[in-house]
Order: sequence, then structure tokens, then C-alpha cells
Amino acid sequence: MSNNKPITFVTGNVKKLEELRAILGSNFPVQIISHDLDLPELQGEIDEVSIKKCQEAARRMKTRVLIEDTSLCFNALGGLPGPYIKWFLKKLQPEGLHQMLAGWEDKSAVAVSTFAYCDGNCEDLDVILFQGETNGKIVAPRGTRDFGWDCVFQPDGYEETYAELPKGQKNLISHRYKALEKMMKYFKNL
Ligand SMILES: O=P(O)(O)OP(=O)(O)OP(=O)(O)OC[C@H]1O[C@@H](n2cnc3c(O)ncnc32)[C@H](O)[C@@H]1O
Ligand SMILES: [Mg+2]
Repeated sequence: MSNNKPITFVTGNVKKLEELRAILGSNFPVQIISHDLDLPELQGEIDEVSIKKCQEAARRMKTRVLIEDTSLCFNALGGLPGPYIKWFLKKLQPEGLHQMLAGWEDKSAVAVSTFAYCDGNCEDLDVILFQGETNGKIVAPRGTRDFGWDCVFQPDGYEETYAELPKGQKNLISHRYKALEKMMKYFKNL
């Protein structure tokens, strides 16, 4: 069942919003408006964190909502920091993320974007997930520092970090692009 009521993307991160707008362009059948709010995030596995975050957004906003949760998973560390990357980045800075893997030969990592959508029906708060992954490796920081851990993530098949790639190029291969591509298909087929 489709309707034309706008979807509210709830995020405290302007760079995420910027990328979502650049990736979707005018190519999305529903209007997306944004609401600046840093939602609480419960601990758990990636899907669980995203579902709870989305249900909380729906409870607060009382309308159709979209949230996104980003994880950066180091394979040598069993997938950690994963959904806790924000706090690792905040305390350790990009240099520290790179140093975390100093004792490990395996520098590979996966960037995961999980969009979670809820139609705002307060009876059930059902959540649909759209997930995208990009494989890469963790390197010493290179490039601009304007978005999170972009300067330490070098996607497979590239010599540049996300931060060194032109924005348009990141948006063609990124975890966020892959997740949004699935979301676009879903809404176009409704
Ligand atoms: O309000 P929300 O949407 O939760 O925004 P946030 O900044 O808290 O974002 P997350 O909880 O998803 O935490 C992910 C962390 O990874 C960072 N991040 C997210 N997407 C990124 C990307 O594409 N490249 C680099 N860093 C990214 C982001 O700045 C956070 O520090
Ligand atoms: Mg957050």
C-alpha cells in the first residue's frame, strides 16, 4: 500500500543526509524530509540496533520514518567495532582506528549501511531493513576529514580512501548507495 505522505528521515548527521539526497536525487517516488535528532541506540547486533532505533523514531515522530545506522566491522576483530564505531572514532580519532589493527595482519573491514523504515502505524511498529555492504581495508588516514572514518577506509579495487575519492564516486560504490538502491527498488514496486 503506497501513500504520498512524506517520509521523515531522522538523523543527527548532516553528512548522511547530504549523501542520501545526492544518491536518491529526483529518483525517489516519495518526498523525504529530515528531522535533526540523535536517537538513542541500544546495544546489540546491527539489525537489532537499527530496528530499535527506527521504532523509537516512529514513537517520537508519530509518522512514517526512516533511520540509518552505519557500522564499520573489522574482520580481525570478529566484526567489532561494528555498530559502536561512532564511540571508537570519537575517543580514538581516525589514527587510533588504524592503530587498533597494528597487531593483526588482516586489515580487511566491511562498511555496512542499514536503513530502517517504519510506516508509523503505532499498533505494530513493523520495520523493514535495507542493507548495503562495501568491503575494503583500514589504512593510515588519507584525505579530507569531513566525514567520520572516510579517511581510513579504502574500498577494494581502489587506491584511494573514501575521503580521497570524489564524492560522486563514493556515492556510486558505497555501503550507503547499495542500501539506498534496495530501498529505491522497494518503493518503486509498491
Ligand atoms: O543520528 P544518526 O543517524 O545515528 O547519526 P550518527 O552520526 O550518530 O551515525 P551512526 O549512529 O550511524 O554512527 C556511525 C558513525 O560512523 C560515521 N559514519 C557514518 N557513515 C559514514 C560514512 O559513509 N563514512 C564515514 N563515516 C561514516 C558517523 O559519523 C558516526 O560516527
Ligand atoms: Mg547515531
